[in-house]
Amino acid sequence: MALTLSNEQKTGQSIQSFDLFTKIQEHEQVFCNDPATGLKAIIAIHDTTLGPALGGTRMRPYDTFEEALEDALRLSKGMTYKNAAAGNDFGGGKGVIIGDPLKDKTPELFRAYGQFIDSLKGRFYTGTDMGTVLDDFVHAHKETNCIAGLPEEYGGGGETSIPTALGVLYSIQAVAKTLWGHENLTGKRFAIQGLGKVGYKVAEHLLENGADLYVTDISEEVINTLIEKAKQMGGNVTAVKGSEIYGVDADIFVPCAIGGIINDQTIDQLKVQGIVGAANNQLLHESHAKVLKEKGILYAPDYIVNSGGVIQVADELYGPNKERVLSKTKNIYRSILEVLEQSKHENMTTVEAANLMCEKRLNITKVRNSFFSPTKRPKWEVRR
Ligand SMILES: NC(=O)c1ccc[n+]([C@@H]2O[C@H](COP(=O)([O-])OP(=O)(O)OC[C@H]3O[C@@H](n4cnc5c(N)ncnc54)[C@H](O)[C@@H]3O)[C@@H](O)[C@H]2O)c1
Repeated sequence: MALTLSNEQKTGQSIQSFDLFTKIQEHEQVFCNDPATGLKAIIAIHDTTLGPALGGTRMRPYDTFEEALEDALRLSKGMTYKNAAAGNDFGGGKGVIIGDPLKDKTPELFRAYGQFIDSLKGRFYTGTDMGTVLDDFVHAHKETNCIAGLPEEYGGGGETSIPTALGVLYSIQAVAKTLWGHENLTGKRFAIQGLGKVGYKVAEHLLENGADLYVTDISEEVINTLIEKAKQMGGNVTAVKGSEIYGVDADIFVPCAIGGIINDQTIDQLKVQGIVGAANNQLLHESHAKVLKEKGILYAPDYIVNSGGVIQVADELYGPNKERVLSKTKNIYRSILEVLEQSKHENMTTVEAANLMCEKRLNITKVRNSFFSPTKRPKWEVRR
């Protein structure tokens, strides 16, 4: 395990206030840096059993170093599971830049970040996350090949919301098959929270499949656009105000906005039979998966449902090819079905079943790697 701390962090009070090495013991590598550009970044590499770590880089004005480290450790572990579930030959990692995305961004900062990534010699690949945009990584890409999810004009796969939305639809079909024995969504009622890049496309797919929608978003404009679209398609869309979406009398709740929305306050309001959406970290705590199971609500684990985006990003390794990405995204249907069956069969929550599926893949690879040389590592040199 390698750990590099800036001088400021070495002498800072914060680092002495908790046992740092206990905190990072599950991780292979955690780096910090503090060069002349003002860059303060942490790259957490959780597990590289399946291949180099792949995960986005988040930029936030964290209040403390501990908070930033906590985020990097938690999110990088999540990426190990997400990549494993997606069938990607990548491990889990996450980058965190401590700074205000509205004030602290400069091309030099992202070039320095690119050099920092390059110093890891292919152990970590990254792209956008909260607080970062594609253009930031165009700067970083000048210093390293280890950038994923670039715009199409730079050889990347472009907008990830297209495969992500399709993955949500396939997951909904898998949940429908489990609940009702068929995938026909005609006349079924869906409550969608968030009509952004992913949610709007999910709404379009559902309307094409004959479903009735209840929707909410902060933006009235996007709701009105969808209502107009539905009129042209002969579909039904009803607008719902804010948190009323939780209590809608629908068949499936589709969270596509923010995390933590399945919690003690909202669970009691839910009338749906299933929850399937794109939003990351939908459960406020993992224990809420148990509460949903007890209430008989089928929860499709978010990190599998929304893995279409990471499938596309990992696929860039082979050069952009939309058809190949869409064909890989179809596997999400099978993964969700497998997880739902395992959860029923073993009487465990769907989150436990999903984690087990991922750990099985990791263990199989670990055993294989102990006999043979590790899986051929992805190389993106072609893009230099
Ligand atoms: N874009 C992807 O490929 C991708 C991949 C994996 C996961 N996700 C996750 O899916 C979710 C949606 O992603 P996106 O790319 O569509 O984001 P987005 O920013 O384009 O859309 C989010 C939408 O939610 C709305 N919204 C925000 N807070 C809301 C609230 N409290 N109630 C109702 N609406 C609210 C916003 O107005 C916006 O229209 C996020 O949680 C994201 O992390 C996205």
